Amino acid sequence: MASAKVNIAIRCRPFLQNEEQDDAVQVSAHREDKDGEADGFVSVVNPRDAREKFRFSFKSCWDQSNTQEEIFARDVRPILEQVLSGYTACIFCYGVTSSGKTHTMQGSPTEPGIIPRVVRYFLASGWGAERSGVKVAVSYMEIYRDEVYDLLVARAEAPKLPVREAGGQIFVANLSERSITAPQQFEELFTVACRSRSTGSTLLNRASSRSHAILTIRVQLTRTDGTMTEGKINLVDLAGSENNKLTGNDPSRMAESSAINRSLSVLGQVVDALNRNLSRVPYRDSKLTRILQPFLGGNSMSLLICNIAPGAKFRQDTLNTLNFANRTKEVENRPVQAAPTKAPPKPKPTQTHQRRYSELPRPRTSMLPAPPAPLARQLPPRPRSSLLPAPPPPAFARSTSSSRRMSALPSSGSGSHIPTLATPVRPQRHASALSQEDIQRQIADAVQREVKRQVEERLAAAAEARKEEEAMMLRERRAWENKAREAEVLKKRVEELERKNTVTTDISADDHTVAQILSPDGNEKLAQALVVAARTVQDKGQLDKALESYKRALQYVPNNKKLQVRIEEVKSAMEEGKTLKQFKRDRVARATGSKASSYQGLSVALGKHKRPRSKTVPGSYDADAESENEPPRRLEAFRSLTEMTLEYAKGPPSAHKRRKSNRGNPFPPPLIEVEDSPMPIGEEMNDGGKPKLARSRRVALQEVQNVDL
Ligand SMILES: Nc1ncnc2c1ncn2[C@@H]1O[C@H](COP(=O)(O)OP(=O)(O)OP(=O)(O)O)[C@@H](O)[C@H]1O
Repeated sequence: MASAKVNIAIRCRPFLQNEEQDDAVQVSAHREDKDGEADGFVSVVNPRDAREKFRFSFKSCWDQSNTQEEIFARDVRPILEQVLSGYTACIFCYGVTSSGKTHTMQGSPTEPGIIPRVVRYFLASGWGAERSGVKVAVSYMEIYRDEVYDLLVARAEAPKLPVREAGGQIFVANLSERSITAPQQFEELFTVACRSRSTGSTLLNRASSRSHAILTIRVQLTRTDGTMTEGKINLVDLAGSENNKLTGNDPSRMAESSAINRSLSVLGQVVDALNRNLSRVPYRDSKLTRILQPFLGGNSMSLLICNIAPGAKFRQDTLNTLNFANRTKEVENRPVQAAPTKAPPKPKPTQTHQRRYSELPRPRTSMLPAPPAPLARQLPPRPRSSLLPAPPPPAFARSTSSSRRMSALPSSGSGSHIPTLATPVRPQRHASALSQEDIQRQIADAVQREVKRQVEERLAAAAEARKEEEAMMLRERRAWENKAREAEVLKKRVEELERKNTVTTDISADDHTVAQILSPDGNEKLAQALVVAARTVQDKGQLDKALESYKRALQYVPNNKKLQVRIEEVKSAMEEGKTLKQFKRDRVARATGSKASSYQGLSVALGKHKRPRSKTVPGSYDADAESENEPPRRLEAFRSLTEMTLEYAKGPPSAHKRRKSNRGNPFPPPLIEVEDSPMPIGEEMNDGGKPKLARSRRVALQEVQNVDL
């Protein structure tokens, strides 16, 4: 078959008893065929604008009134015919919690869902035109918190099962498989298995599935022409995505919930990667996607049933589900049909055998735990009773481990046989041919062999896990070593460039190159190192060297305003022949009208502190030079300081506020001219410096208020 896109069906459940009803989500299930295709759509009121509706069209839309039978007849049955002709298929139910996935997949005794219908359909499909028999076998697993468990094994004994890959096939190792001969037998088996499935109560669903459940049905159809086809179908009831606010989950439920949401998110990523034709599809990121790999972009056919719940309460989840459906409908599979093989010759039972065999009571295989297949396989051949021909071997005697392993695989087309649907209990008449002692010995041998096999298997699994872990560690170490090597090369290169540059004052082109090579983080670190170097020489009074280092640092962080200011300061200090400290002190004094810093300057201006005479900066206010009979000048200075202090006491304004407040302000904050970008003093400070400045100015304001003029 050529490529086939994943089929999508949308199903909206009815409102439940305690739910508030509204029209937020509406399904229009036309059921009109357009060119042989059904056409329907779902409309959802936009949560942000009630006048607007989102509309999603799909081939198959089912509303509250549609029955299980309708869905089965229209969407599921055609797939089953393909499975009988040798294809592998998968049907998933996807949706938010309590949207009706389990109802659709399992149903109830009065409204059976897809699973019981599929089993009945297969069991009944062996007889008709050109058909001469069918064999059906099932396996059932759940993925709970990203671990796989066999649901056909009592939960207390069910170990975590590994997912493996061999010959390009992915399978769950040691998953058991049971032959099914009658619907009643399956129902009993399935009821028991479902009880083992992890469910729990949430605010949204009293019996919420806490795991993804996958039922695999393998079916072999024999035809009258002596050929046989084998197909397989996976029926997947996914756990629902959950909004913990709505479900009211407790911590243990939350852990389950996060595992569920995580695996579903990987499922979404897989779909996205397939749609975008990415080279890496993250199938391996969760067990769910690993197991479902053949059904998403693989060699099988798939139907995704998206369950939605009505009403505004679930509207966002409904939109998410419909978006997922929209994306998934673009995913393409390439279904491969298994070629028919020759059916094995039927045993020719004698009359005696037939009579005796059919006389045996039919055990309830579904309720019995199956003996492990290899145990039966390895039993020595039964001694033939002298007159009787050998009866057909019991089911498990022919169930090979490979057939058990295939349970999670798409049909390989190899024609592997489903075991004869007979009883796992050995007929007594054969047992009676052996002495009690022989039986005991054989059982002991078989048990020993089985224990040995299991131990070997576990050891092999542990060795494989160890190997994987080692490989991962090796990969990590190599990655780390590579990084270290790269860093070393880069460091050497930088050192080399540094060496070259120390003799020049101009910024060489190499600095720009280094800045381009380094990451932003690396640039910052290098700049910091250069600033530290600059400070060291600056403290020694070597301003020219400091300037050179600062300039080079700026190449790595060209937008750093503090550094730009610092360079200008150093340049100015050099021009004025001062140390940087002196220059800064004088600048503040110039800006505040005093030689001292704002607070000290103010105190001095008010005559509170005596300060040694110093050189007067032309144009600045010199408190010492002031005489007692110059009150107007002192008053003028005081007013100016008060205004300025009031302005600063507000704290450093934001750039926006500052721009706004400076409009028409007669006392704008002092500006330091840095090339084209004038910057107020507060700007050059770091965040810790600004509050300190504001505090000191607030103190200054108090001083001003206490002045007795
Ligand atoms: N089509 C339907 N008709 C009638 N009742 C329905 C339908 N679909 C779902 N329900 C009811 O809604 C409730 C929730 O359904 P169900 O348990 O199937 O949800 P779910 O999606 O499997 O939830 P979770 O993910 O939590 O397991 C059940 O009581 C079920 O009987």
